[in-house]
Amino acid sequence: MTEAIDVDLCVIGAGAGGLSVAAGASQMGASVVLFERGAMGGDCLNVGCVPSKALLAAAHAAHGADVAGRFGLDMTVAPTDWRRVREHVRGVIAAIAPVDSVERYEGFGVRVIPAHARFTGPRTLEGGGVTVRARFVAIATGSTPSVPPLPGLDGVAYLTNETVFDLDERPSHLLVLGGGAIGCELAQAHARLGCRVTLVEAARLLGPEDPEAADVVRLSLRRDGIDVREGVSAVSVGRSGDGIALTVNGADGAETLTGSHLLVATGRRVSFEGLDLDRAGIATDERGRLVLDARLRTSNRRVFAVGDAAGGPQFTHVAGAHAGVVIKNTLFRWPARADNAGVPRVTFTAPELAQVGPTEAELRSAGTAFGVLRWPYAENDRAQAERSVDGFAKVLVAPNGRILGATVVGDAAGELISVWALAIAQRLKVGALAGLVVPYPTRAEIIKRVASSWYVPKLFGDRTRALVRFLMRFA
Ligand SMILES: Cc1cc2nc3c(=O)[nH]c(=O)nc-3n(C[C@H](O)[C@H](O)[C@H](O)COP(=O)(O)OP(=O)(O)OC[C@H]3O[C@@H](n4cnc5c(N)ncnc54)[C@H](O)[C@@H]3O)c2cc1C
Ligand SMILES: NC(=O)c1ccc[n+]([C@@H]2O[C@H](COP(=O)([O-])OP(=O)(O)OC[C@H]3O[C@@H](n4cnc5c(N)ncnc54)[C@H](O)[C@@H]3O)[C@@H](O)[C@H]2O)c1
Repeated sequence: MTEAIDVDLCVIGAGAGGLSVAAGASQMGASVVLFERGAMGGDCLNVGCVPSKALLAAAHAAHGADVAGRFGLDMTVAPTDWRRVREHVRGVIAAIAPVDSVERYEGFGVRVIPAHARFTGPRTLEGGGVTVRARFVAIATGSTPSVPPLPGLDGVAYLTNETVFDLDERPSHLLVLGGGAIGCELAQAHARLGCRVTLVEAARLLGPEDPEAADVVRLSLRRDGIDVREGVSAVSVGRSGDGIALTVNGADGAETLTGSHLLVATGRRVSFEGLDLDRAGIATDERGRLVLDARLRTSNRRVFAVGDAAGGPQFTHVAGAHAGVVIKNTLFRWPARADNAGVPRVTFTAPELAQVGPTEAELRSAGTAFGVLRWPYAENDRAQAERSVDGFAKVLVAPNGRILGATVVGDAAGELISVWALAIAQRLKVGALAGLVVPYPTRAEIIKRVASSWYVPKLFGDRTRALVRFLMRFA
């Protein structure tokens, strides 16, 4: 016999989005049921952000030995013991997992049901032998790798982010299909850990990013020995001995690349298969995405969507922000709206590439009036001391001084970008950042220096010089 329960909120999916909704709502007094058919923590913890950043940390440590000569040191790293690196990655996941665990959520009073959920009516769901009637529902079912329909692909054991972190052995030659965030991060991680890597990108590396910033990342990937092929499309896949043959087509014609492994990193898609959305009267568009309003409500006003399932930017911090919108709308009847305008993003290559607000190209194509402020890492003393001077900050400023957007590429760009995110969210003008006193020597000085450059033409111009000369007469 199925158990039937009534709750305030039913959450489908225990990834970054679903967990944030469940944790917030339950601690604020709502009764919450959380369905998860796989691992608690979803993609970010298990097969996404966390393992990729852990692998990159190992890769950057190995790279440290490669560049030790810059510091007058000689260091060598023994060939990578892949299983030990894999254990490191698993160890990082295990260290974070308790935060996302069933036990912790049960501690909040959440009923966690380890099963696939599906709608049976506008406000009812079932899964794991439990029927749930909920006042509100949050769909937080995430996304999965979007694998292109390449002839021959199904005949080979290709990798995605769901399998690449589980390899027993170091790939001798990794072919990476796709030069977005996943492709670039994982290409560099593997290259720095001693794999030969070829990266194939149909368009341009990190396409939506500022091209000048992407150039800095491209150069770094090439310095790491990655064979970066852009403007090259995959045509078919086949076997080649023990390995994989990837046939590509570009300006120079067709070519077959062979490698030991193939990682497919060509984007992610949302799918609501098996959720029976029609039973709840939830509409999707022609591409199968949920039709949502600004409050993240589906066409069934009691059902919301958060995170990747919402069909917008795919980031853990966006999923977290969505959770806040849903909690306000459901628990407090506060018509909060999701706003992606000031959401920062970071690609965690070395150097990191971070963006908040529109890029220079986006502002130009929108016809917005703006000026560009720049500051190179090479003029930052900390970057010089650490011999890591590749990169720059570029800040886009309205004629009245308001900060519209910022691009940073370089070490710790992901840390620096939050200051500009705050500036944009609070509609600050450059003066607010130019006036900051920041500790020396830190990369944060770049924030102050680039903002101060707004005033340079005025401050060090003829009028100021004339004024100072005049005032000095009376001093
Ligand atoms: C390799 C990689 C690296 C990434 N790195 C970063 C990064 O550095 N920074 C960043 O911000 N973002 C990163 N992302 C993106 C980030 O992982 C996602 O945006 C984030 O995980 C989305 O969270 P979510 O809760 O929407 O979905 P998910 O984490 O995918 O969680 C959805 C959950 O729902 C469950 N589910 C689905 N359907 C049902 C059902 N019917 N019943 C029950 N359960 C169901 C799934 O099992 C899953 O656990 C990365 C992604 C990848 C793939
Ligand atoms: N640091 C981070 O925050 C981070 C890291 C990884 C992933 N993510 C999230 O995950 C999402 C998915 O990442 P992704 O890198 O898979 O997707 P993506 O959409 O960013 O990049 C996919 C790339 O693959 C290329 N491509 C598609 N089909 C191809 C083909 N047949 N041949 C060659 N190239 C092809 C595209 O031109 C594109 O550049 C990202 O949008 C991002 O939101 C975030």
